[in-house]
Amino acid sequence: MSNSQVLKSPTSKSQAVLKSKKITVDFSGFKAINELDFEVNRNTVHFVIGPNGAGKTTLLDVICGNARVSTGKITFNDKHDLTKMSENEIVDQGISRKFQAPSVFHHLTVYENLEIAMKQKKNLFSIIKANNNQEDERKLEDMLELIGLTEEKDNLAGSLAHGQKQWLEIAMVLMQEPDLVLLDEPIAGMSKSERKKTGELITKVAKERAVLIVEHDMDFVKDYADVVTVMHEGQLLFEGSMEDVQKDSRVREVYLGRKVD
Ligand SMILES: Nc1ncnc2c1ncn2[C@@H]1O[C@H](COP(=O)(O)OP(=O)(O)OP(=O)(O)O)[C@@H](O)[C@H]1O
Repeated sequence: MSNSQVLKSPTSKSQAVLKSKKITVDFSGFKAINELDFEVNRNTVHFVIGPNGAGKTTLLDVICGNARVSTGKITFNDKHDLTKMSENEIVDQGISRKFQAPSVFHHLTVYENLEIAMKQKKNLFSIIKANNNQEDERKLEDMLELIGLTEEKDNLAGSLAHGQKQWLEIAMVLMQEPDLVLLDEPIAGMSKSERKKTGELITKVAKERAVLIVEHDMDFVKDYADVVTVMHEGQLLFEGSMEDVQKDSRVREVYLGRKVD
């Protein structure tokens, strides 16, 4: 499909935080991503959907430096070419990823988990050294409030419910102050009420940064998406609002028709 055929969302006029140009990821001759042009705008909840094997996870992998493109370029904040940077350099530039399984420090409290994430942003030495200053304390308290875990702050992270662990990990990602947050199926294994809270959290997060989410749950995408990109066989099949995505006959044929009807 040519780019001119790709429908643009109403938010496409706002500034792009990430732009990929004709990226290809080649695994021994198999193109998991094939000449993909893709953009993510600021202050946007942007979902990537598509059938199994479409290349969604690989897309997140190349953005965070976990996989390499064979051709193409990914520009971040209009200046950095991510394809030439290490994973750590990419985090330093402002891209943080939360993987599907929560990986919080179970033997530390909720508060201590956030402290570690905050201090990693500053430098590793300060993890063991300095006390928090007032501004740090405020940041930590604000973050606890954002994720609804103020009352659990002195509890061990290992004692939290599954959804709470996921919110804590999202908060740890946010303590890095990224411009772009990458999430892999953030509501997997969550109850209905946890899903709702997660959607509301993501909406709040996107007020200050871009959030790019790989997701299979179409109800969740419908409720919280600003923009939806549909991938198929490593390429962009369609992009737009969820309403437009659902109407598109090609999307229904390769994906949605089988998922929801
Ligand atoms: N390291 C690798 N080596 C070889 N092939 C790979 C590798 N990683 C992914 N692939 C293949 O690339 C294709 C895209 O995989 P990817 O995981 O990105 O798809 P996906 O859209 O995330 O799928 P799912 O929804 O099932 O997670 C798949 O066919 C997969 O088998």
